[in-house]
Order: sequence, then C-alpha cells, then structure tokens
Amino acid sequence: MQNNPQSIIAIVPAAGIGSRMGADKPKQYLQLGQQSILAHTLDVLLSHDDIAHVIVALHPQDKHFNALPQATHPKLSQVMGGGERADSVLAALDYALSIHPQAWALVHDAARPCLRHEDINKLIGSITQYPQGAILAAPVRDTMKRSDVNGLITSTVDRALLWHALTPQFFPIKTLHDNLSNALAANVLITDEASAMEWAGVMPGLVSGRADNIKVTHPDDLHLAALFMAQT
Ligand SMILES: Nc1ccn([C@@H]2O[C@H](COP(=O)(O)OP(=O)(O)OP(=O)(O)O)[C@@H](O)[C@H]2O)c(=O)n1
Ligand SMILES: C[C@](O)(CO)[C@H](O)COP(=O)(O)O
Repeated sequence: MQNNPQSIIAIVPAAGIGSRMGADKPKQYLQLGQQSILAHTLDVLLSHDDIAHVIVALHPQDKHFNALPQATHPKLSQVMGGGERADSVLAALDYALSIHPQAWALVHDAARPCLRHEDINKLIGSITQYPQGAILAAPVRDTMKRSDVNGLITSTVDRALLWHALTPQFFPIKTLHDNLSNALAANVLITDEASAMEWAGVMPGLVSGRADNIKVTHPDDLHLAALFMAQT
C-alpha cells in the first residue's frame, strides 16, 4: 500500500484560546482532576503503542505548554499553530510530511481529554474497511430541529443518517495535507479534517465512537468531562 497505516503520527491542534469557555487561560490548560485537559489528552496518545509520534500545534504566545511534564516526552514535537483550527492542523501536517510522508495522521482535538484507547483501536482497525480514511463519530440520539435567526423552529431534520463528528480523524498524511492545503487556498470553510477530504471528493468512513468523547467547549462541559474521567 502506498501509505503505511502501520506508521501513525498523532496531531493535536492545541492553539485555540477557548473564547466560548471564558476562562482566565486557554481551556486546554484548565485543570481536570490531577492535571490539565491537554496533559490528559497527550497521555492517552503518548501511551498508545501504535502511535509513533505526537505533534502538538501551539498558539504563538503559548506560555503554559513547556511547564507540562509531557512537553519533554521523546515521542513529542511542537509546531506553531495558526489562526483557525485547520491552519494549526496544516502546520502540523507540514512537519509530519517532512519526517514521515508515508505515515497516517490521527488528528485529535486537545479539548477532547476523555478519549479511550478502545476508540483509537477501533478507528485504526477500520483501515481495512475504509482505506480512504475514517473518523470517530456518534450517531445523533435526539430529534434535530433547524431554527431561524430568531430561535424559532423552521423544520425537523431527519436524524436517521445524522452523526456528530468527533476526533480522532484518520487519514494518509500526504493526501490529507494536500487536500486541506488546497481547500484552505480555495477559501473553503473547514471545521474538521473530513470536510477537507469530502471537498476533494473522498467519502470518509464513520466509526461509531463513545459518546463521552466530548469536546470541552463551555463551562458545564468541564464538569461533565470530570465525571467521565472518573469512570474506569
Ligand atoms: N486556531 C486554532 C483554534 C483551535 N485550535 C484547537 O482546535 C481544537 C478544537 O477547537 P475549539 O474547541 O473551537 O477550541 P477553541 O478555538 O480554543 O475554542 P473557541 O472556539 O471557544 O475559542 C482545540 O483543541 C483548539 O485548541 C487550534 O489548534 N488552533
Ligand atoms: C473537529 C471537531 O471537533 C469535530 O466535531 C469540530 O469540528 C471542532 O470544531 P471547533 O469549532 O473548532 O471546536
């Protein structure tokens, strides 16, 4: 196979400012139990035997990362992130391409600390069914409504084939790099790696993942994440 899914590089976009959290520091550095959200996320990835390297994209003015014990891990590198999440991912892909162009990228939000190895294994194992790449996702459970700008319901959306896109998202580094770069150059709105692949005509697979793999976005998510982290 042209790309080698046996070599996996994790990419962690961690250059956000957490504006929706409204905390006194970027949300990835908020405490969750015994360590920060980012430290938890890095521990999950650094401890997985199939992940050869982890690349973290940091804010240019980040002043917290180097204090983390994980910052000096031999499997970890840091790059400077960009203005949007997609820019940060592309910066990390640029570096990943320079060190292992045949590898696959497992892109995972710093803000999702509750990721389990079982879900990483499911996603990596989906490569035989989805050689084009795949993402973790959670089927929508609730009835879905579309609203107008005034908060009034305009329609009910059929949820039968609706999913919440999660991370990690898993694609060949070279293909993802080129598709993401081209999509951003075309000013396409890219909020996850799959949307860049879709723009290029790829149909990524959906791998059902745990619903507790939440993205810590608002203050109440922090309490939820703490509950999930406390589970064995
Ligand atoms: N320019 C950016 C923006 C976001 N991210 C990262 O992308 C992930 C998902 O983004 P999000 O949850 O939106 O984080 P923030 O952008 O920090 O949050 P907000 O939109 O509330 O500011 C986070 O781990 C965040 O650190 C990034 O690496 N670079
Ligand atoms: C990548 C992602 O977590 C998939 O749901 C999501 O798109 C990130 O969105 P954000 O606005 O950058 O948090």
